[in-house]
Amino acid sequence: MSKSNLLLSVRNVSNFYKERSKGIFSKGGKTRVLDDVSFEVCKGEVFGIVGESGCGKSTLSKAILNLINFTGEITIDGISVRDKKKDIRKDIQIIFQDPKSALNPMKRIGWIMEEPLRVHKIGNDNSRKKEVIDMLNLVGLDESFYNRYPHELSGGQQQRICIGAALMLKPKLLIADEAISALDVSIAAQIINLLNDLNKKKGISILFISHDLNVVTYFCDKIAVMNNGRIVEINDAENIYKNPSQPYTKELFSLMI
Ligand SMILES: Nc1ncnc2c1ncn2[C@@H]1O[C@H](COP(=O)(O)OP(=O)(O)OP(=O)(O)O)[C@@H](O)[C@H]1O
Repeated sequence: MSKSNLLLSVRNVSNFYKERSKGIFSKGGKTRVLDDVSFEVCKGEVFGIVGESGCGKSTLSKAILNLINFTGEITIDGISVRDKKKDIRKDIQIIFQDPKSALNPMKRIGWIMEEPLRVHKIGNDNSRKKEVIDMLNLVGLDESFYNRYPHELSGGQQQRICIGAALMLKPKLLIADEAISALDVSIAAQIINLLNDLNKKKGISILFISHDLNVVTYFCDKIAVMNNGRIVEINDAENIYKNPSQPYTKELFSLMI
């Protein structure tokens, strides 16, 4: 991969958490959650991370957002995520499994989506409103949603709002952490189509984290398979589907049928 095409680089990343001590005379040990994880995501790519519950997927996304301590190095567009001088927090945005709990129930949708712009002092009241309405259209909702409250929306509409709010600051990378797991199958398919459109038409790079190998092989260009905090296999979606090289990947595929 040429340097100019490289967006996210994760190199030799490990993370530990301290076990609770079992008594006043015993020290708690350390448990490894991420074990020497390395991979790269290109600009414009949809990169999937797949693995069973507890394998370390969410811990990995927290490390990329620099929310936890880790060893190794993570860069976005060549800049370390630990670099406090560069305003890189807005370059990586995340959407989660449960859109409802991500939206402030006391605020209207317009207020919620304008918030990132206000925090970063971008534009004025009028320009912010216009940007939000454009974003509502981009995520497949109309202007009428601007004045609604989150509880007045369906789960799928709430997830569209979360995606729109995450994109307000034009991030370089969108992390979707189990973003469709809580949705009905048909609504989940609509959200995948929306993410696919955003990637194909707007070039938004996506790190798609899921336990569902079926969805990941359908949607992603490249896939990393995780097991027990390690990446056991990385390949193009098509190759991994047709010819998984690791026993663990084969096992995951066999569970899909
Ligand atoms: N600070 C912590 N204290 C105790 N256990 C932790 C801590 N951080 C992570 N773990 C453990 O590390 C493992 C990985 O957690 P993580 O949330 O990254 O998994 P995951 O693959 O995202 O799972 P899921 O899909 O169920 O969310 C789990 O077994 C979790 O209980």
